[in-house]
Amino acid sequence: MIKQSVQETEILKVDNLSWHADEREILSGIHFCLTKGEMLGIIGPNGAGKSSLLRCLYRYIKPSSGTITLFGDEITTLSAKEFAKRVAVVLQDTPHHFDLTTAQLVAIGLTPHKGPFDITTAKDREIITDALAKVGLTHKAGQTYEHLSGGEKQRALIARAIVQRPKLLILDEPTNHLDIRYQIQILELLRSLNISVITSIHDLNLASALCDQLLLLDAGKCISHGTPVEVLTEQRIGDVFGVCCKVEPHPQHANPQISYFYGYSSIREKQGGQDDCGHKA
Ligand SMILES: Nc1ncnc2c1ncn2[C@@H]1O[C@H](COP(=O)(O)OP(=O)(O)OP(=O)(O)O)[C@@H](O)[C@H]1O
Repeated sequence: MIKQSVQETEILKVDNLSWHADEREILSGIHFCLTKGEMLGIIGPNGAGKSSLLRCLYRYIKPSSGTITLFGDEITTLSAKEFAKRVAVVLQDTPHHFDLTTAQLVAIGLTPHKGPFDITTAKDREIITDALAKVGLTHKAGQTYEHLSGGEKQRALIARAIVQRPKLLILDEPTNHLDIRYQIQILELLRSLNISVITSIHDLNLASALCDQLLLLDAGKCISHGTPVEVLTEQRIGDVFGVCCKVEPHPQHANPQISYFYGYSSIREKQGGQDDCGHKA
């Protein structure tokens, strides 16, 4: 049972989270909160710790210290079924599902809501059909999941997560295999679900356009956390990613729009990242 008093305000609270592997500190001192319907983007360079942070959140790895509270409950205290009712996860690398059709794969999302002897009802089929339509895969419902393209598989996994009806959706690089139309469509769909979403994302412009909050990681530490306007400054992007860029308000939504400059990354490296790339002159 979800604690009512907490439900109205805070979905997730991460407090002083750290994780060590092979005696190396991969994540340290991470704090953040997420409220209902908010979308948090985890950004940062390769190896920054984005996937590791998500793995802690969906209980794949156990933090070395700190707490993760979901609707007021420490996540380790929840049964697998209760956790699955609250949290759905969409990962880049998923196990093979050789014999399943796309619709059967999506139907797996119903599992936390079913008893061992429950049968699939007309209402269940409606939920599955609706989720397939939302991700643009109605025409692939009967096709073998393994025969879908990379982007179609990704959308099928998102449909499975929608069917699971979670309170919190965690995604690791959901736009990786998608063409630009589906990148935008899927992120807009995630926003429209009115659930809290945490997603790692490499494309800073997409993150800026669609996330309420961004958490910028570098070497396992939170470098900045706040709105896209607060986090995505030229100086910070230059320092963390080692690139030169210009940040301007996007003509439609006014959040930061980043234009990258080419031929400066080696200059930054030689100068210890201290130059301003010369593009302002
Ligand atoms: N199980 C593990 N054992 C040891 N080191 C690990 C383990 N998992 C991750 N790491 C290390 O932790 C660091 C962060 O990895 P992680 O995959 O979280 O980064 P990331 O930000 O998601 O990177 P990318 O953008 O490249 O996907 C890397 O240096 C990685 O090698």
